Amino acid sequence: MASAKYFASQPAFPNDLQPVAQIATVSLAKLVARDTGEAEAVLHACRTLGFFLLDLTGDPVGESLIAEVDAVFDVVRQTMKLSVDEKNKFAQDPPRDFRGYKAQGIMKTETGAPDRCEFYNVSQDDLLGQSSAPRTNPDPIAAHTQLLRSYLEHGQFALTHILRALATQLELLPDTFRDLQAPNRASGTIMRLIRYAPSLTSADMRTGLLPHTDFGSVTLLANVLGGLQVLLPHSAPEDENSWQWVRPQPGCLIVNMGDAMVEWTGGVLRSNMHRVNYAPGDQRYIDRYAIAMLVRPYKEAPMSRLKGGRIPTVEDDKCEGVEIANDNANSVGNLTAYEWELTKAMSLKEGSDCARSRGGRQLKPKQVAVLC
Ligand SMILES: O=C(O)CCC(=O)C(=O)O
Ligand SMILES: [Fe+2]
Repeated sequence: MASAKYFASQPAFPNDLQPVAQIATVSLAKLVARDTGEAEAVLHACRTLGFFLLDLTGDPVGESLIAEVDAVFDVVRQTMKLSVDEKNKFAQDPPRDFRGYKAQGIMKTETGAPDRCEFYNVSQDDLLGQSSAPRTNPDPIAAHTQLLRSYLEHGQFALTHILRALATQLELLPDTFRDLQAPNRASGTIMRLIRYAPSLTSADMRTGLLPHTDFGSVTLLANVLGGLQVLLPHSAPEDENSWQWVRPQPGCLIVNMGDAMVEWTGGVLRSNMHRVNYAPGDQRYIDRYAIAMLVRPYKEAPMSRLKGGRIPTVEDDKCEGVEIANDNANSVGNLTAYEWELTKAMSLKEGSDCARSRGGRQLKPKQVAVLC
């Protein structure tokens, strides 16, 4: 997340806003030091809400990332200030190509109304120079390629430590999740630079980005203004009282699990529904910017459930009476990550694949065989 100085330059998140989500804070420095308690906290957060705050302070790479968040927010601002005609020259072309610009209003919200955000997707493969057909980007992005690459690499460093903590806690080989999303392999991983229109009148106070789960593996999100809301587990999205505001914190990223982590773990990890509402209090009168690093598996990665460790088996599903979509014999388990993402992305665009949070089931106890 951005620096404390950047936060101080923006209108404050209201202190009396309700309800605010209870979100665990995990320290990157402690994860790097392989602190077991911190690894347990990551697993707990990723099973219960599927969201946590990652405190970047006190770790040298984390500290660089904090400064880079401030700088990338400037790049987002410069990019979105370009004329509509200029931005549309770089329009994305889904499903052929998800890189590039999406204008405000193209996606639909839960009511069928047009969305209130514009964004620009920059691909990891392009930034790392490993695309066969790299995309041309508008000047503000092209001029800051080195900054964006560095941000991505530092984000991947943080992710490595999150993924290792999760794999170790689940008694899998430490690199299990890392290997499924190795940055040097072609993937749909993107940095999404987002601007939400201000809510100047009461007519503007509707959803900016529709309720959804992220269909990749993990998202690292930088916000300064509020507006992000998570759905309280075991609640219906139609119940407005179940949407809880996330309070961004200086020096912290917001991390959430995506659907791929649910598939691989047979429903142990949780991908929780979230949406972006208008920014609260006086924050609603200004542009809201966000940087979402949406990490996705490498293109040919299997979507089938992992075997071993504390990952429940199909027999466990039957024992527990749990219905899990991915039993490796059905359509999801047979897809590659890329095929799966294409289906998900198109239904998200139509506003039709945002039905529910997934995952968060009971964990097998550590190193104890479960008989039933
Ligand atoms: O803008 C935000 O705070 C959230 C963005 C988001 O959820 C996404 O891009 O998937
Ligand atoms: Fe999201």
